[in-house]
Amino acid sequence: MENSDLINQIVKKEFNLPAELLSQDAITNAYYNYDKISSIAKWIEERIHFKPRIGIICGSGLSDIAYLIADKQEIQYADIPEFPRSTVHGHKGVFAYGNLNNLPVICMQGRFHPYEGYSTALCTLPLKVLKLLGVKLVIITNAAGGLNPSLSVGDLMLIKDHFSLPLLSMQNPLVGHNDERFGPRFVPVSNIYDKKLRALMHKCGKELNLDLKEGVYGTISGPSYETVTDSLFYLKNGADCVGMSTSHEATVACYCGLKVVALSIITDKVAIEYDAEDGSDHNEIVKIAKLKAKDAEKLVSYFITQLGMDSRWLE
Ligand SMILES: O=P(O)(O)O[C@@H]1C[C@H](O)[C@@H](CO)O1
Ligand code: HPA
Repeated sequence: MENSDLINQIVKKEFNLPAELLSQDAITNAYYNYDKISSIAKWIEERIHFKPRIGIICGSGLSDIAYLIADKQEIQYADIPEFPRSTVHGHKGVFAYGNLNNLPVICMQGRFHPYEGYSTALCTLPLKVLKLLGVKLVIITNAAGGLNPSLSVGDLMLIKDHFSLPLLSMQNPLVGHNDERFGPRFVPVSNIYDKKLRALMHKCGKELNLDLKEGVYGTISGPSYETVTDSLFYLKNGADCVGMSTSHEATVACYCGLKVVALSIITDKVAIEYDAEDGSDHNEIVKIAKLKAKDAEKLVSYFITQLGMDSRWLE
């Protein structure tokens, strides 16, 4: 059977309508239903023989976080049946797993972005897989452009909330079929970036003598960067930085009952004046993220040690 026939058959069963009438997220969520995602998780489980408790998503240029894993092993996304592929420079397309400071960790060296052509539901498929593998908490990282003039290139910013026009305007990964085994139809997201975990992260930052900032992550769909007017709009509405990922991932993690903590590395200053030079360049962003990643790695490593000191964090 042709793939398009199969998709039409699945969608027809669920909605009794042709796929052409539905949004991409609805089609993705009908196709990647609980059973399909369970079989992906089972495929991985059978190969890794390992039960991770912490998931880490590495942002652009931040994949070296995985080298913190002492006995690191890998599984390529490309080998996993029906799993998407990473297509962006700075995103390897590998699950790295093993123990990090004695806690079982699985690290995504590579994420999926809506601008690659994936629906937000497909971009967040890995979060559902992580949930089924046994993960309780995810640490999400990203490279972001600084909007707030108080942020400098190289700063680390703990995310306290997000403001996402794509999520507010139907690029929401939870659109369409809902399976209560993952989470509820309507999801409260006002404490998505867990307050207690943020306090723990700040404590870690202090003890490591790091100047950890805190702020709001603004999301655009990309791949074009923001215009000056876009940036001013986000800044005036409370965003401190801007990026192209994280908010849909955090939404699905929260929906699945995973605890979320998220960090941005500020890799460039976004133009907020009409005659300013536009410095946004992806190769430069990856270069800066790699150069400045050491502090993020130190912080994540110490944070995981702290999580290990109280079993309630990973319940
Ligand atoms: O995957 P992240 O969010 O770290 O990557 C950022 C946002 C875009 O994907 C890209 C823009 O340069 O870097
Ligand atoms: O300036 C930016 N804009 C959007 N996404 C980004 N990711 C890193 N820097 C940026």
